[in-house]
Amino acid sequence: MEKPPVHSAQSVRHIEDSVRTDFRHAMSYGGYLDLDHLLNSQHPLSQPEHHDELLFIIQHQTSELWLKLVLHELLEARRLFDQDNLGKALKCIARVKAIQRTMTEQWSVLGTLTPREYAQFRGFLGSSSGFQSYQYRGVEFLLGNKNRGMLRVFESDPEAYALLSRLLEEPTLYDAFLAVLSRAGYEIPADILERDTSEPWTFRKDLVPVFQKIYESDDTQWGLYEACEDLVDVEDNFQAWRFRHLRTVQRTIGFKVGTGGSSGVDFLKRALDLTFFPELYAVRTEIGN
Ligand code: HEM
Ligand SMILES: N[C@@H](CC(=O)c1ccccc1NC=O)C(=O)O
Repeated sequence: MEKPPVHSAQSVRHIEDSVRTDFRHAMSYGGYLDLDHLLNSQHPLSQPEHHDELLFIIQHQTSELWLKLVLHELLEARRLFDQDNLGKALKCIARVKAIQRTMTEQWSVLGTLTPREYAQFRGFLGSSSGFQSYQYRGVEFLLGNKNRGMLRVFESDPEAYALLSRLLEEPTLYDAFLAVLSRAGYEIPADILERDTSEPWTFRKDLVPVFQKIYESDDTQWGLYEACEDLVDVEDNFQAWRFRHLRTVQRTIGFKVGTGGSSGVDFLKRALDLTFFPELYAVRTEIGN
């Protein structure tokens, strides 16, 4: 076949002769990514099908895919903390932070759904709700917002129940980090290191001086300081997502009760009072004193 001149101005790209086109016996893009499954997993329920339900489904499915990766990275970060491999753990956390930013920005896509459009297919969602996202709850557990009561929601889903029960019992990322500090010679009280990790974290005043030491020697303890700041970033990012969710919900359904049975906006507002690493915020009050 004749090749086009190198400096052609035409807007069709010549397909090189070497490009592979026969995938009967070779791995293809769609095969590797299992696109048959992925792209056939959107099942709008509205009758007649509402144009905007696909947006709603894809927004949730992409969020769940990102949450899968967040869990994967946070579990690896916790394992690396257990091995005192701070540098590699922070690399995982950097990835988590980037995903969180993407998830938060993604609200702008759903923001194009008008209240009227949503109302037109909301009834078809039945009692399903993001409240039942086990991966979201898993991330909350791993970061320290343990809540045994949440398990009940997953009683009819054995796999989700098993994952969440495990994450409820296991140490959080913060537990693992405090153990790193302890091994590095910082005075972490023994009852913290031996705490019942299925319980939610509660503020420990006696940890603040430990963090103050790290924050006031950020020139010599850069690695630990950076790790602390990364955890603060993760909490900030998480709260930013919660806030954008709340505001999207408010502008879409106002003060209607939620399909999951909660009061809606009011219930979501109370999640903004939750914190993962309270001592890392409290230490700020002490800086310079
Ligand atoms: C128009 C869009 C949305 C509306 C109106 C909405 C509404 C709500 C409401 C009212 C709740 C409270 C629980 C209930 O009673 O249902 C809730 C919880 C939740 N939603 Fe959404 N949501 C929307 C989009 C999303 C998206 C895209 C996600 C992404 C995965 C999501 C994830 C969650 C999660 C994780 C919770 C539990 C939050 C918590 O426990 O604090 N939502 N949502
Ligand atoms: N809770 C929402 C419904 C909702 O947003 C939703 C429904 C099914 C699957 C995921 C959802 N997303 C977040 O809650 C509502 O009350 O309108």
